[in-house]
Amino acid sequence: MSLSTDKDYDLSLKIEQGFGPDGLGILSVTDVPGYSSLRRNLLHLAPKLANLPKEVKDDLEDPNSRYPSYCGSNVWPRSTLPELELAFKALGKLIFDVGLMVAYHCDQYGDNSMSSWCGWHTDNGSLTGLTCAIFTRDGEEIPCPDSAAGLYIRTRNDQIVKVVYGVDNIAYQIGETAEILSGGILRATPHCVQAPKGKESSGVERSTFALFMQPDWDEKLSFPEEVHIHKELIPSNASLTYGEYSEMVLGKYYDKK
Ligand SMILES: O=C(O)CCC(=O)C(=O)O
Ligand SMILES: [Fe+2]
Repeated sequence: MSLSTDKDYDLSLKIEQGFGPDGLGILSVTDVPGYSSLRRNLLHLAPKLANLPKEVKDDLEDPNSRYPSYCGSNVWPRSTLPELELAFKALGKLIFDVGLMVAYHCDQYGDNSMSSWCGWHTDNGSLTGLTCAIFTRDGEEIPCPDSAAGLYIRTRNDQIVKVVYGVDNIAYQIGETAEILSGGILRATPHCVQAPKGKESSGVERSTFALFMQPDWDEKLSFPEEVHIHKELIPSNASLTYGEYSEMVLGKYYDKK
C-alpha cells in the first residue's frame, strides 16, 4: 500500500501484520524522508540527558503533573541541553504527520465509512418500528445501486450484520428503555445506515419511516444493577422517570459537545 499526501513524501507502507482482526495490531512504515537522522539525533540525546547532574535533572521533574500529564506545560533543559527541544519536536512532528496518513487509511475500516448516512447509535425509546426504505433519484424510485448500502446492526457478539427485510415487512428494533425495563434481558440494538458508494450512487436518496415507541414521560424507570448504555450518566440504583432519562441522554448528545 502506498500513502499519498499533500506533502512531498512517497511512502510505502510495509505491513508486517495488519491492523485487522487476525493481525498483531501493529504495522511499520518504511522510507520516511528525514526519519533516520531525526531518530538518531533524538535518541543519542537520551543518554546525555540521563547523565546530567542530579540537581539539573531534579529541576526538569514536575511531580504536580504526575510526570506524564497531557495538559501540563512542557519542561525543557534549555540551558543544559538546548538541542533536545528541537530534536524532540522535529521527530514528534514527523511521526505525527505519518500517523495522520496511517489514520486516513484506517478510516476505511472504521465506523466512518460504514455509518456515512447515520452514525452508530441506539434508539432511546422502547421499540422502533421501521419500514423498508425506498431509493429515488430525481423523485423516481430506483433499485439501490449499491447492495452494501442500508441499515446495519451490531449483534451481541460483536458481528456487524446488514439488515435485510422485505418491502411488506415492518422491522422492530430494541431501544434503550426496553433494555432498562427488562432488567437487561433485552439489549438495545446498535445500528447505523451506510450510504451507497460508487459512481452510480450520485444523486441517490433514501427515504424511510421510523416510529419510536416510548413509555409515558412520567413513568419511573428502575435501572438494573448493571447498565450497558450511558453508564457515565446514570447514578447507581438510579430511579428516574423516562422524561428525566431522555433529557439526560439528549443533553449528552446536544449540549455537552
Ligand atoms: O434509516 C433507518 O433505517 C434507521 C433510522 C434510525 O436509525 C433512526 O432514525 O434512529
Ligand atoms: Fe436509530
